[in-house]
Amino acid sequence: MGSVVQHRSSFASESHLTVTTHSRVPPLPNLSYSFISKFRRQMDAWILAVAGDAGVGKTSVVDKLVNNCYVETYSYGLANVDEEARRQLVVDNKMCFVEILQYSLKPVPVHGVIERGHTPPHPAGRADCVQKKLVEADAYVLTYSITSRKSYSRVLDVHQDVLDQVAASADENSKKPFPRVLMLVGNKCDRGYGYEREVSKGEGETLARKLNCAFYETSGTTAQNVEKMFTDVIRELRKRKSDAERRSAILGEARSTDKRSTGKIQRKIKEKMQKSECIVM
Ligand SMILES: Nc1nc2c(ncn2[C@@H]2O[C@H](COP(=O)(O)OP(=O)(O)OP(=O)(O)O)[C@@H](O)[C@H]2O)c(=O)[nH]1
Repeated sequence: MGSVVQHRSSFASESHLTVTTHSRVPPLPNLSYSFISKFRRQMDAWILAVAGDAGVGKTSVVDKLVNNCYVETYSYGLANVDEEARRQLVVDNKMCFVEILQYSLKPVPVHGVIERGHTPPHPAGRADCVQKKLVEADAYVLTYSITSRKSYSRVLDVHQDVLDQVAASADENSKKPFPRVLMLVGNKCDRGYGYEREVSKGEGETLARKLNCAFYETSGTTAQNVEKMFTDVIRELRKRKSDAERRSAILGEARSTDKRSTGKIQRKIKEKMQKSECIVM
């Protein structure tokens, strides 16, 4: 085995996220999506979907996470890694697999023209793949830009769109043993100090309360709060998973105790029956 090199996060205030690289150790095999999908409930592997209006900075936010703390980059060979990234991260000294996909609402054409700079719609086959993963995602990072009121006003539409897709999916993997994690993100906060800010921090907090989720203002340019936000998502997912496991263990125990007591009761009933039979004889 080669030596293990540990890199602390470049952000002093966000030092809880450590990345480990193994020099001279061949990269892990490129686990197929179906493998991850099948076993991720047993593994510490998560699918995160960064969703929001076009141009809010989804790619930049994901890139910041990836460039500051990635070990290996895998691509499915289906798409551009900008849109899908799979990473190994160490959060709280524990390794996890994270797959991040991006999802935007279809841009609304204005006078029949789609605004420049928007990602073109996915080709048909790709769209199905993105949709399949979207409904399987464990967490949704709903993103708007603090410099665009329009993107803020579309957050609820994005959320509803995701919920509709999940509800419409008959896929087994879309059924979760615990609730999905939701995170609200107001991106481009590096531009929040002057006239460019169109959405106040208070409005973000209000929306987060409405959605009952945590809220961060991030910057895909300076990386402010990016690691912190993703780390919080992973921590919350782990917490929900362990809570659900504990709950099902308690439930299983309660069921078996019940069975035992039912057995006891049944034995007692049998004994009583036999005794009474004797009396009758
Ligand atoms: N100042 C600033 N600019 C940003 C930030 N994040 C993204 N941008 C810029 O905003 C533009 C759109 O960013 P992208 O990351 O491509 O946004 P996206 O949401 O992935 O866009 P689509 O792929 O079209 O949905 C680019 O010009 C980025 O450089 C940020 O935090 N601060």
